Amino acid sequence: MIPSSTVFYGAVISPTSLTTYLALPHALLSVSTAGEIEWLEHDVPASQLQDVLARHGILSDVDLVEIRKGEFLMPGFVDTHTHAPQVPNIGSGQQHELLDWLAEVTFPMEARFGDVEFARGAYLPIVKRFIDSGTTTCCYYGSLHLDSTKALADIVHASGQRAFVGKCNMNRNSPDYYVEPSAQDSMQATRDLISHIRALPPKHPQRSEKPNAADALVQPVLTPRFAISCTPELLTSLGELAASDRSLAIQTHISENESEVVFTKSLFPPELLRCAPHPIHGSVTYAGVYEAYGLLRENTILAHAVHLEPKEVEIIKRTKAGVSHCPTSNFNLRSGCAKVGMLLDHGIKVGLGTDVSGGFSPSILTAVQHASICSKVVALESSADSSASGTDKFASRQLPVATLLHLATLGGAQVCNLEKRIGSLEPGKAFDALVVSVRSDAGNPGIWGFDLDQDFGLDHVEGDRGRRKTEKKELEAMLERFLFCGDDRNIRRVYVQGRSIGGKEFRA
Ligand SMILES: O=c1[nH]c(=O)c2nc[nH]c2[nH]1
Ligand SMILES: [Zn+2]
Repeated sequence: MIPSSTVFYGAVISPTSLTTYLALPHALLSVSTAGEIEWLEHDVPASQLQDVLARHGILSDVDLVEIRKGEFLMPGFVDTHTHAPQVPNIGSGQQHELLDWLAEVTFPMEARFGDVEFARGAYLPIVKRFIDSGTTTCCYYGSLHLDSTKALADIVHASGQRAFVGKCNMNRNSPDYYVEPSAQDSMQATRDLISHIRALPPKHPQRSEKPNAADALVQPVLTPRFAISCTPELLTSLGELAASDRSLAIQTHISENESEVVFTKSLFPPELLRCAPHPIHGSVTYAGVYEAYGLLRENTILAHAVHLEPKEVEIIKRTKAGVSHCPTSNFNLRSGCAKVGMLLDHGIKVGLGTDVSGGFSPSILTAVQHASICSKVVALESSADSSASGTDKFASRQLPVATLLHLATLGGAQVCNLEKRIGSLEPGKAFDALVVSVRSDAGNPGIWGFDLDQDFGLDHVEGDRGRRKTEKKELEAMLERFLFCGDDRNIRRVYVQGRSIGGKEFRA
């Protein structure tokens, strides 16, 4: 735990909207012992440091952490969708599309997590790997096994990461060796996991005497694997459980692959959905299936959303569910390019997901890079489409750096319904942050090391104004380089709720 108020002095980057972010070369940021951001001063010259500290009542006893030149603080990454028991499969089976890949590659590996000792041994380095990649909040799918998923939750809790942990609900269309025997068994195990996770002790001083569910670092999440793997009876029970507790988050997959969409519609025909708990009349959509069972709301995370119909976009918008954009996986399993810009134009919350091992990297940095490329593919396709209107803000354009930063941090926080707690470095939020270094001593050759004055053509701008402008440009360039060429070597420290939990310099 950090001692009484820790104050960070140096460069800070923090998203403020989908198109803007703060780039502050000389910021001063204070973090309380409870791990909350107390205040943020935007521009403090070194000569005024002591005066500003004194104004905040800090006269001597302060732990001042200097963020050196070539480094910056930024909010931690939010991975809104990944599969912990698929990490051992990273990089295998890329020849398949979704449904074959599940059967041939994924279910056999997940089934091995039925052995709790195997799961414990595997999950420890897996969780560490996500943390060292800069992920401060992670939405984990476990396997279908109760005890192994409890072990995952315990390991995440012990590591200090903020997370949602769920066990898969799957009682049909799965192999005999990897399927739950009944809807009742699936629900019993789900309730057991929720109780287990909610009984985990708090890891830090509580903000109030009456902490709410969102204050817990590790939260349970209902995890119907996807509609195909759940019977109507199981979806009905999950919807009832969700209705009885609105704080329970929900995560699932939607419209990832064309064959998956066709299969889903065949399993949920109109006559079935007319009798569902929330009856749907008219034509069936994938999103309509989840809505019919009461599974779409402000804390629902929908992974992929590649092949959405216009009607589904309206359903997602109306229900305030969020979308986890998983571009690495969408490319790798040949699923397609999600129309992220179009979703943003509709005001839908979007974050990023690594979706390991459909995605072959546990790092949100890779997802950022592929989100950029995906948006360029969509932009290329829409410029070839003469019917495109061109009046949109995002839909037919490549995503700028500010938007990519937003998706990786604040957008992810919105998707998790945690935007009041995390996602940006603002007073009142938890200090979930990264110390990023693009210095040459970070050991990632080529990420930095050019002459800034020449590169930005600002050497002619004189005086204080010129210096400030240069420093801001330099910081913005550092961010872009980190997002596109950075990796774990550039992540010196990872903080969650003010506690250092990982990064290159971390020693347990
Ligand atoms: O990318 C995916 N990974 C999975 O494990 C999965 N299960 C259902 N649908 C899925 N999509
Ligand atoms: Zn997935």
